[in-house]
Amino acid sequence: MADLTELPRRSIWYGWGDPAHVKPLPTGGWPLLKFLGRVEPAARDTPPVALEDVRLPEVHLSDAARAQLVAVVGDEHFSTARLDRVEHTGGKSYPDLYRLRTGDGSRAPDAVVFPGTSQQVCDLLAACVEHEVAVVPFGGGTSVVGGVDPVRGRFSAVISLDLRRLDAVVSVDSLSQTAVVQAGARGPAAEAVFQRHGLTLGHFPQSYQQATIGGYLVTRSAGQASSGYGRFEENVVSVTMATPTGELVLGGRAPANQSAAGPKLLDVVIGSEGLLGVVTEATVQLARRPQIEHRETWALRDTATGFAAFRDLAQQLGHGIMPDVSRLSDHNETTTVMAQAGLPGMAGMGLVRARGWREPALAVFQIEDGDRASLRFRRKKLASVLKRHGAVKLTDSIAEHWMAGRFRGPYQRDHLMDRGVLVETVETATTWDNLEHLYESVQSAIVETMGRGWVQCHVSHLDGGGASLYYTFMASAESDPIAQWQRVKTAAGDAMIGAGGTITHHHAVGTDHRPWIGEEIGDGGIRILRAIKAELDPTGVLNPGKLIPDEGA
Ligand SMILES: Cc1cc2nc3c(=O)[nH]c(=O)nc-3n(C[C@H](O)[C@H](O)[C@H](O)COP(=O)(O)OP(=O)(O)OC[C@H]3O[C@@H](n4cnc5c(N)ncnc54)[C@H](O)[C@@H]3O)c2cc1C
Repeated sequence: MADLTELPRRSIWYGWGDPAHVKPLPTGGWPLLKFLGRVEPAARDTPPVALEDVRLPEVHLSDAARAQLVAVVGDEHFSTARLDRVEHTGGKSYPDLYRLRTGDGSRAPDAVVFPGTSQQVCDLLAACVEHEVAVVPFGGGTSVVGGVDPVRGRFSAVISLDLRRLDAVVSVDSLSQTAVVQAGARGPAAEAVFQRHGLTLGHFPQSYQQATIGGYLVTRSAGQASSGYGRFEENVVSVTMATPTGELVLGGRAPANQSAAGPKLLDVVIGSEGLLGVVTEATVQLARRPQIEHRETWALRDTATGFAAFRDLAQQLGHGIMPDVSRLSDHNETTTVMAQAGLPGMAGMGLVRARGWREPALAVFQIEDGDRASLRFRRKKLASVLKRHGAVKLTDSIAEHWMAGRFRGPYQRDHLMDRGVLVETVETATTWDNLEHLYESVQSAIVETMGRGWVQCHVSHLDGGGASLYYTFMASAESDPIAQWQRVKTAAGDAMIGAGGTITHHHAVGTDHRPWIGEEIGDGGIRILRAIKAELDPTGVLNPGKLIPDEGA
């Protein structure tokens, strides 16, 4: 069984997690990138500047505001220290990291505040309203859409409100299989408690080791095992949220989907990205922890055949039988995953090439179960659908290798950035009938705007209606990498919306996707969001510049 309780240190300010874990690309990685992707490392390494060399703006907090914030949390939990301000300057997107690595800390918050109770969060919000200070809730800081950017908006100062002290699993109810968890708990820490009760949350996004319960909830996160356990939001039973107009408690009298008492108000909080309030606590639905984890590797003739096979898996096997993790790589990502898997990957590639498949698509699965007979049944069902699409079974060690390294990807990005490579991900989703069209549209948009570079994609998070597409692209950084990034990001976003997809499947909206949100939810949707915001946060101190477009925009 995989160890899902490993809790590395909080991310270093210029990259991911513990920098001691950054590893170079495996043997053959660079030649492959250069040959296939035409991605050249920079002539010289491009390491991050020293912390002392990050340029920070002056602190603009008034003495009165500072005094009131300190009065709420105490001196030791209020900080204007360099490291704290730098660590809260942004999330973990490419531009966030590039700016800091090159010494640009101009977006840093004026101060960072670490509340220890829900009441303190309420009091901090009241103080910020009184002194006209913007507030940016900060969970694990893993946003890749500008969600934790300390945007001041119309306010002269901004604080980052870091929830790390609210990290307890308050209680576990083994009968209902639910737990009450504080919002700042990171995934592995909460999971360690659940596992002691023989339970699991089943929520394992790639950012799992850093992201928090509150962050998952307000960004509508999806974990790698979403086909089995559902998205995070499907397992939210109740939420406590501090708002500038008081505390709000929603849900909790019945399981997540078993109340018909009017509109589902919980959904207003889920996905609210810190614009309506600060989630301090949530009750989440857990599941019995499986005793068996079984992994399988298959290959399909090409990506389109893979799409059809995955559609049948979702529609014919359905929830409970379909593998809990189901991931289909397009032919470019197949090349990468096979290369990283070493000898078994090379052998697998040889086998499919021998069949004349020029652009095979790799499928990896994990089935989690508590019972051998049930596992056998599910494997048989999986094989029968895949075989109908002409799939060939490869050694399971390729899937094992992928699963073992699934939380290591962000470390590889740090290595690539050290070598002057622009690397970023974008994601979308659509219905099955539109999947191939969307796949090709976004792929072409990235390729055309990126120029020389590499783009790969996978399908995951499937259900009967459709699936998500997740692209990774890499290119040698140009002289202005942020402009280069913006060019590709804009083209990809336009292509997603133009081809009928959503602007985000699980990364949320933040600042980066805000230009497209109106096209996705329409004027009516924007009006509703503005009305709810006006009710809960009338002065607009919470997370300005995110999710909801400004009036008149
Ligand atoms: C390498 C990498 C891999 C990723 N993989 C995945 C993945 O597999 N699946 C996935 O869904 N996402 C993924 N993400 C995106 C990101 O991890 C998720 O959006 C995650 O849910 C954010 O959680 P967080 O605690 O880090 O939130 P933060 O980044 O701290 O905050 C995100 C947003 O939520 C707000 N916020 C945070 N906490 C609260 C709170 N308690 N109350 C109110 N507002 C709050 C912030 O203001 C911000 O707008 C990945 C990101 C990275 C960098």
